[in-house]
Amino acid sequence: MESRLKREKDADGESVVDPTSTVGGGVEDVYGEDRASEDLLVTPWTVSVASGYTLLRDPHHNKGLAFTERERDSHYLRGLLPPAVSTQELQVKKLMQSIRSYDVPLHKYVAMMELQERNERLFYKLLIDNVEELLPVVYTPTVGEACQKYGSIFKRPQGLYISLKEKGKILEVLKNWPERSIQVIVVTDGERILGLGDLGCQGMGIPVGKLALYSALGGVRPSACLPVTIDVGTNNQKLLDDEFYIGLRQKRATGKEYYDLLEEFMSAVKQNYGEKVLVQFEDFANHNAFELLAKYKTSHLVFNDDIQGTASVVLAGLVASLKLLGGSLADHTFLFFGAGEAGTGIAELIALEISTKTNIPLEEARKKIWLVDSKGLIVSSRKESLQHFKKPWAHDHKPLSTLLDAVKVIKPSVLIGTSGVGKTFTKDVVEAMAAINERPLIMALSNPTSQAECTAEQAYTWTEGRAIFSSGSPFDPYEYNGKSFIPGQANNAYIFPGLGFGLVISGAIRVHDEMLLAASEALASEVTQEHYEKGMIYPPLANIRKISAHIAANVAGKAYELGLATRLPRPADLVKYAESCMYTPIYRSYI
Ligand SMILES: O=C([O-])CC(=O)C(=O)O
Ligand SMILES: [Mg+2]
Repeated sequence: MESRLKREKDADGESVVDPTSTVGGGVEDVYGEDRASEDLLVTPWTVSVASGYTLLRDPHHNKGLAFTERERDSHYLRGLLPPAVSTQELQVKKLMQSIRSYDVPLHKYVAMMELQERNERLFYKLLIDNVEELLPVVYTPTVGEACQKYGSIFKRPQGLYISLKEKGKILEVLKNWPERSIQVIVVTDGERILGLGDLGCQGMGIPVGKLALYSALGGVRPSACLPVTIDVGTNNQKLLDDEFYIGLRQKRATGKEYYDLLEEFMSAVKQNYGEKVLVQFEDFANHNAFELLAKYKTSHLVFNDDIQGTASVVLAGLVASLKLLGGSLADHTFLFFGAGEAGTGIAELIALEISTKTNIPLEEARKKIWLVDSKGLIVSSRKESLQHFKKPWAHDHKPLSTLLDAVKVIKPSVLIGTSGVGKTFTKDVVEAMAAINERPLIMALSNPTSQAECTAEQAYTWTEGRAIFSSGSPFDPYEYNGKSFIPGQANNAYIFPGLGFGLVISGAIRVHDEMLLAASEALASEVTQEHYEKGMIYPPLANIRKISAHIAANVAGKAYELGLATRLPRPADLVKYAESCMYTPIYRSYI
């Protein structure tokens, strides 16, 4: 048996091998090349690969039928596999055929999750090579349904569960996770999963899905990703009454009890992984999301995807749309339906961009932006009863109680839905937009598809094909009057993988708003003339890895400029550097 294995590109970091697993052979060393980020470059590294039966059951190293004859000999695999030897490409072809044979999206999702647990590299190869087809399977909209049914579809838990039971022991719990070198954590408390509300502990599907995208779209090594769900209970009575519910069976803890647990988690994370680990807050309810971000953004490397990631992707679409609409951002009027994390986050980033580009004071720039919440247009006469994050948007105006009234009176050129409530861009509303604007820009951002404010078909037909339409969840191209319209997917999936990767490769220690602007700019610059001609304001997702490398480079560049990067010296060509650091799922040779 050979004990030294070939040096490889795209090394995958340490892997913990069960020392008792001696079935069919021993444990071997694999040597790898330079690893992605600075902290991983410090020491030469080795990975251990088990042999025989254990190797086939290790998802990080299993290759299934793609083990070569020589590998089968040297790794005690003879007889454990059928005789045929496959290539990774043939495996991809076979699995895509099998996934396409399922009619029910959730069955496709389960097939993908089972593949991830069986053969990680094949899972990522499939996802990367078929990103437009498989994103709706592992991500919105299907991941929403998967979370709703999480308890019954999972045989093996994924990610790390930290509940109130672990209070006082969170550091120990982190040490139970098999990987030690973590670069990105996505954490939720499950209280606002997409637009589906409180799904408690079953929200775990979201951090798992987001991190799969970190590796497939952004290039962060899978073993450096940690999905976390904080379980402080749920206020979803249906779940509490369900005998199979997998989470804590109690109402949500709030106030000090909640914030103490989050504080313990955040300090344990820093203590265990250092200050360069990125924590992405995901799908927290409004009442905690803003406060957690404000509390930790000055002491930890954190961002909130729903506030900041969504803002960055929408801003990119708006900047790109100016090529179709003309004028500058400051020439437009923006109306939001929904004044939570996404609505106010996007609004603030638009105002910041206008103010940065034109020297208009931020306060003035905000006046171009109006928000409607469940009580109607947010106006200054309502100021006292407003939550703090809505206050900057309370302009002087008479109260208007409906969205339709607001559209007719405010006359926006851009209408953005971030309410989490489906079907709220009614025919009247969309027609009112079309009456005011030659090319109304309509974004129906709420997820999953069931919560979209309107469909692509509605946006195009109700505006007689004049709308520029984007949505949070994907819609198919739509044919209207013999013309094909391609809706954009204004989803933070365009941004967070590249943003996070840029932070990781520069060794950034804080997230700054200017990095979000840099990410937006990079994304908007990927929209070409050819896309504009098709009415597109986002580039195709098929090119997302190249796009992510550009976003990462722009974000890293900003981190260096702001003195927030610790990976020194700064690489001369950041795009090349980002590309060279990206995880690729090509099989490694074990000979
Ligand atoms: O997960 C998505 O598709 C986008 C997102 O962050 C949300 O809707 O909360
Ligand atoms: Mg989210």
